[in-house]
Amino acid sequence: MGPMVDSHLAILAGISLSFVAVKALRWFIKKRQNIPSLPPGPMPFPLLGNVLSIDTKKPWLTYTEWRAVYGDLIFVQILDQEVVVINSQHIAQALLDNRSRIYSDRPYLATLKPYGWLVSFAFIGYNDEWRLCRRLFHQTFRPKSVVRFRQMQIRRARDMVANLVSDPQHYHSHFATFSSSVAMSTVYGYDTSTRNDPLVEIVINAMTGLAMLTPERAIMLKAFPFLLNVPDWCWGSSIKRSAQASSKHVNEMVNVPFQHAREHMADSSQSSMVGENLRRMEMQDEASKPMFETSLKKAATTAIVGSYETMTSTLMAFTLAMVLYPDVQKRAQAEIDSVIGRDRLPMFEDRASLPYIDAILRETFRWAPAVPLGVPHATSSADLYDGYFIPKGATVVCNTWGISRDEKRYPQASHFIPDRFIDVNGLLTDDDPAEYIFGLGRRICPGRYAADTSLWSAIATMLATVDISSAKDDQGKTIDFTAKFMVGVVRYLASP
Ligand code: HEM
Repeated sequence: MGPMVDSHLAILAGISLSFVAVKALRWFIKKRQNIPSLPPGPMPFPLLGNVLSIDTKKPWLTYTEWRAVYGDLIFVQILDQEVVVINSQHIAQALLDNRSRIYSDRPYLATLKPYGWLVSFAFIGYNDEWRLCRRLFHQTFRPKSVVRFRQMQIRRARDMVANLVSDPQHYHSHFATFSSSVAMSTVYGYDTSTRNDPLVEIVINAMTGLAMLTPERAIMLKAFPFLLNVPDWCWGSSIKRSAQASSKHVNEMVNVPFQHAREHMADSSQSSMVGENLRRMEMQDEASKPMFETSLKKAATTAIVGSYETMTSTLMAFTLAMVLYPDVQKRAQAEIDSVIGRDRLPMFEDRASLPYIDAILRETFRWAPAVPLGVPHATSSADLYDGYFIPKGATVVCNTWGISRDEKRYPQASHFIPDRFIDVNGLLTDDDPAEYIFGLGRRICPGRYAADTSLWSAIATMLATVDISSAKDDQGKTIDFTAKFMVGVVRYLASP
């Protein structure tokens, strides 16, 4: 045993020494070439980098803590990946917005292709295919276009409240139904049934696969790509099997609703992204149709995937806030009562007269940002910012959580205080978290206008019609609960 341990130690020592030597050499070359230093950050360990110091489930917490030590721009090494973390809106704007030519790529993730997720243009590189998908998406979801969805959003919000009243226990499911029904309608012109809709089931099945895109799996597949080819009986074949299952579900999500929209194009009175573009496609020459159709499918799928968890998570956070802060709820209801009365329900025309409802929406965005680290960007060339060197191919992460919990900007940041967005005249302030919770630059969430109006209609309709409070036991006593959040790309409150 002795010599074997010795040889392992010798190998480890050798690897560590070569790592230090490579680092020292790179540092020396940079010095010689007068290349400026990387942004500050914690000292990396050989091979592992900083991975052991990061809360891998909630990395935004670690990055937020590190801000106090290293500042608003941090360099982190995660295994062989160079990661630049942005901890302030100012730097996010300076890099992701103002230098978007450099900061609009996405990092390579070894799980995307085998798990079927390259169908989402949110994950693909900054290339011509992305441009076409994004253009198709934008035509339907730009501010002027989303106005036509308003009546449908209000209708869906009222359906959701009807579900909440008849079956309050399953509020998570009603929020999910609301989110997917709005998306299915805008994208495919498809009217979902209020419960157990077959197309929504297909989306839910595919979304389970999205949760499998964990960093651990990506690292395993990057290091051992042969795991995708091992026989079923072999150790490690679970990755291959989960990838096959995920691809199958994603394929269904891409094709089944699309086919439905194609078949019902003629009889659908609703305008939708797929319907309109299929009509446009009929006028195109045969050669360009296949590429157009593939991009349209990707744009459609990404809209469904992009809305489902983010919207549901935001509605869950709003509900939690109303339970924990009953005074906020009462004040919002009083605003609705005084502006609209009790004879009718809120409409978009009332929005400007209901600033406190908008302040609640802003505070929900800030208090519980659905995507706490955004979706990572990547640099397509090296850059120099504020004297620091940002390497080509670095992953760039905007720590939305850190920005939204900055005590200097938001005193008592962990508390839900909508008043922070209301000025002395009772009007909304200039600070709108929508300017950072949807990401920045050319990859900024293109569904943000639809998200804003969907969420407003849901929140305003709920506040006008129901009281949100903790569940009670048979004796009418409040049942204690601890809010638990599930984490992944999207952070969301676990349903009971
Ligand atoms: C509260 C709701 C939502 C939040 C918090 C949210 C947040 C985000 C974030 C942070 C990104 C990454 C931006 C970046 O890379 O800088 C993103 C991308 C995206 N979102 Fe949203 N989103 C929401 C709702 C929606 C909705 C309703 C849709 C569709 C109608 C949508 C469609 C997309 C798409 C297509 C992308 C990919 C953009 C690209 O890579 O070019 N999102 N979203």
